Amino acid sequence: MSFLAIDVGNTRLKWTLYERPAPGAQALARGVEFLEQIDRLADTGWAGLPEPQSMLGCIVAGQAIRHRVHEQMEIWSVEPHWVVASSAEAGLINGYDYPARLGADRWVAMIGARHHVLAREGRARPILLVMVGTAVTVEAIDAEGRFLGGLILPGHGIMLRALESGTAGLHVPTGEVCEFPTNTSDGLTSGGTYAIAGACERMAQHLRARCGEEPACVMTGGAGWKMLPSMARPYELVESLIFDGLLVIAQARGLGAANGAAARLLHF
Ligand SMILES: Nc1ncnc2c1ncn2[C@@H]1O[C@H](COP(=O)(O)OP(=O)(O)O)[C@@H](O)[C@H]1O
Ligand SMILES: CC(C)(COP(=O)(O)O)[C@@H](O)C(=O)NCCC(=O)O
Ligand SMILES: [K+]
Repeated sequence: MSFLAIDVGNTRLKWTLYERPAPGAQALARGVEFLEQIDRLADTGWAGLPEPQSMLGCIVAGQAIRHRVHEQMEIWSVEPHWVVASSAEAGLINGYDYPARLGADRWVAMIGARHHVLAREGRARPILLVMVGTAVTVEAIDAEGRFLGGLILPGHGIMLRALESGTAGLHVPTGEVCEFPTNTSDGLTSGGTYAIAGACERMAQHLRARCGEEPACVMTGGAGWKMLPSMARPYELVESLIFDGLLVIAQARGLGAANGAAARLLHF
């Protein structure tokens, strides 16, 4: 009952093939492709893979990219299914004004984070979830699993490109993060990093005040490893969080059970 999980952001497509659609499932294969390269997946990363019995993904990169992913999946008969943020799923309650407008990656990552913290701590806690990708999102979840709201801010790359395009003197290589930058490169890299860390700290303060206890701080996303050392408080980096969320949702929706029943039916 192999299960293909796909996370398509605005920079990269990440995929993992699991032996079954449930938390704790063993990963059989995985890969990352920049969006510019996804039209080769059927001939490269996905060539020779065992046919997935089910698939679930989240995508925020628009309809054209979704269509191109579907084209690459034509080597299999498996139906693509994409998560859309709803008013509630897998223990999370969506506080967005219009729930379906919340980015599916944000929704899935929050579901992953809630299950991760419950498993780690044995009890529910408020969660501050930071996802560092093309954009950066900073989500506040209370101890009852209510998504209270979240910040959206530019990722490093967008911040630097915005400064380069808007000025004459900021076309320099990236530098180091330091407390007192003394050159343009270090100033840019430190400014972008502390802009993100500062926004996260403000949301941590909001959440602490709202819930009356320290939040569990979790980080994910391709640039998470870059941000971790500069944060104002300790975060746990969980790079697989979106995949953990997809596994939780797949199990909750009974993806494996349906296949199991179908498989048993076919044998008798
Ligand atoms: N090997 C890498 N190549 C490119 N970007 C990387 C790499 N490792 C980390 N990054 C950072 O991660 C970001 C992409 O992370 P990712 O979570 O895949 O973004 P998204 O989900 O928005 O596509 C890039 O903007 C970059 O800052
Ligand atoms: C905020 C995002 C762009 C983050 O995408 P990413 O950085 O992972 O590519 C994405 O979650 C999105 O398109 N959200 C829809 C708008 C919203 O969440 O309010
Ligand atoms: K992402």
